[in-house]
Amino acid sequence: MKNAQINSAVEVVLFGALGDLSRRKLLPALYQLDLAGLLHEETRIVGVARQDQSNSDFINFTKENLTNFVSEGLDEVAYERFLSRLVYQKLDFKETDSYSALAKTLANGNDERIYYYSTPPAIYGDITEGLFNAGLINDSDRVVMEKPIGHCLESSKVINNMVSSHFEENQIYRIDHYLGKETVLNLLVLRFANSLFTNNWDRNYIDHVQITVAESVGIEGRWGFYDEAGQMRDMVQNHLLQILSLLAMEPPADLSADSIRDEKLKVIKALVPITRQNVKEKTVRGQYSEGFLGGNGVPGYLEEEGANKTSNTETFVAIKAEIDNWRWTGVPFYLRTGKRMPAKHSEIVIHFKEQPHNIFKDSYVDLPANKLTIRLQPDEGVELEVMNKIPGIASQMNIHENKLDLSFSETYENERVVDAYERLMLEVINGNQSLFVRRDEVEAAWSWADSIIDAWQASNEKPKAYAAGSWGPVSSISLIARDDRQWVE
Ligand SMILES: NC(=O)C1=CN([C@@H]2O[C@H](COP(=O)(O)OP(=O)(O)OC[C@H]3O[C@@H](n4cnc5c(N)ncnc54)[C@H](OP(=O)(O)O)[C@@H]3O)[C@@H](O)[C@H]2O)C=CC1
Ligand SMILES: O=C1O[C@H](COP(=O)(O)O)[C@@H](O)[C@H](O)[C@H]1O
Repeated sequence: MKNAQINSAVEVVLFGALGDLSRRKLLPALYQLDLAGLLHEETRIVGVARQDQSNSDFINFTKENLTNFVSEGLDEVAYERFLSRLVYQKLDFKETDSYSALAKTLANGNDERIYYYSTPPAIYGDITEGLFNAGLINDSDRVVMEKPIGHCLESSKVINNMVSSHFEENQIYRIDHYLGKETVLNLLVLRFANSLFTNNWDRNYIDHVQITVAESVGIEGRWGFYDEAGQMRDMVQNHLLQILSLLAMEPPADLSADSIRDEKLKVIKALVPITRQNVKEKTVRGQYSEGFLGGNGVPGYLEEEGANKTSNTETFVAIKAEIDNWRWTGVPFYLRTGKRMPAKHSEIVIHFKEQPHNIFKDSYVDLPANKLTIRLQPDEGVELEVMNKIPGIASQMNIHENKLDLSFSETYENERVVDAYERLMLEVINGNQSLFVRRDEVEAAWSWADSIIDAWQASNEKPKAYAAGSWGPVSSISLIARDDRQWVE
């Protein structure tokens, strides 16, 4: 971030400015860019939502949320500068003929606009129509769409068609904030800047891969959204498949948006479909019941605020995914993600194959295979488990398992870990689509996810219960144990 240019002046138009994502992530991310000197002095932030309020109400709302969500504390000069950029516009997004008030507000600002849709995806089409009707879409404008785009392949096509009827693909930024995380980006560096890994990254050297994205939070008051979606649509269809595709893709020709996206797409397309016939063997869905986290009792999913007591929505998913191509045939990728797990803890573990022969049997009967752990969050870092000789005079070779540990906080102690939304917002301002998801990727991911959801629905089975604060249903242990393997805890 240090060497980035100061960008041209833009209008950042936040639809859904008073919502959860905006207050927790988007406004703080924009403040951080301002603090880093990365917003042009004339850039404005126009918050749009349906509540009737004034500019100063929006400024007060922003003040409160920056205070709560900028953990390092606020810099007085940057804070004042940031607040002075804020403008509020009331609008019901569904009234597609009433965008003239917004047009008036934007007429006083910058010509280049970034429209950020931080609303339920079902209204992305209405917003696009409203902007078009008011003559608010120009070639230099960009649109950012939050995930999940749609509820299934068909609904994602409808949304994408509506947005694409007025924006070209090179103006559309489909955000998946995991692609902006420092450690997810580091996958590219780890894989393609280190011959040690580049040359050992396939079925000949790797036994299996585990990807865990665990959250200790529940649904945080988002019942309405979450119960419709579930963990499959909320996390697997997007974040986990994006991580998987970066991990498994062929080397892209360069770092350009389409080189990377072409390779990711091939991986998603090569995922072996999970069907009604094998869904039980290859997936587990769970739902948390009451339990304990950090010593405190927490309610079960069906007791959450606003809950429908009979919901069968899953809050946990485990999948044995397989990629049918030359590089990965025979290498399972075990995915696991859930709410109300013991800790926020996301990591990728690459299990290399065992040595074919052990010459150290006298001191170590079963030589463990090397393991590369990429800690995504928190405590970001990379760790390689290797065997090492214990120093000593004894004639017998004493060896043990040890770790090469590259912890980000220790190695880069003076560098701040930039939040994903800061990076992605800057990329949108800079017009770089590399870290955004192309339409064909979204659709390929839906195809794969839909077939699992369809198989779950056909089986009519309830999700398996797991106590809040545990690692998920017992059957998720069996899923991997059937292959004689176990989850890394
Ligand atoms: N929250 C999160 O952590 C994450 C969210 N996302 C995605 O971001 C998007 C926004 O999520 P989130 O912020 O949680 O949702 P919220 O429901 O908290 O916010 C949505 C905002 O849109 C407004 N809105 C909805 N419909 C209309 C309308 N017809 N006219 C005017 N305003 C309207 C809401 O206003 P009102 O309050 O009046 O209803 C609210 O301000 C979603 O697509 C979600 O999937 C993605 C990753 C993480
Ligand atoms: O997209 C989403 O992500 C968050 C988890 O994001 P993280 O950056 O905190 O790992 C998740 O809680 C939310 O349900 C989902 O919509």
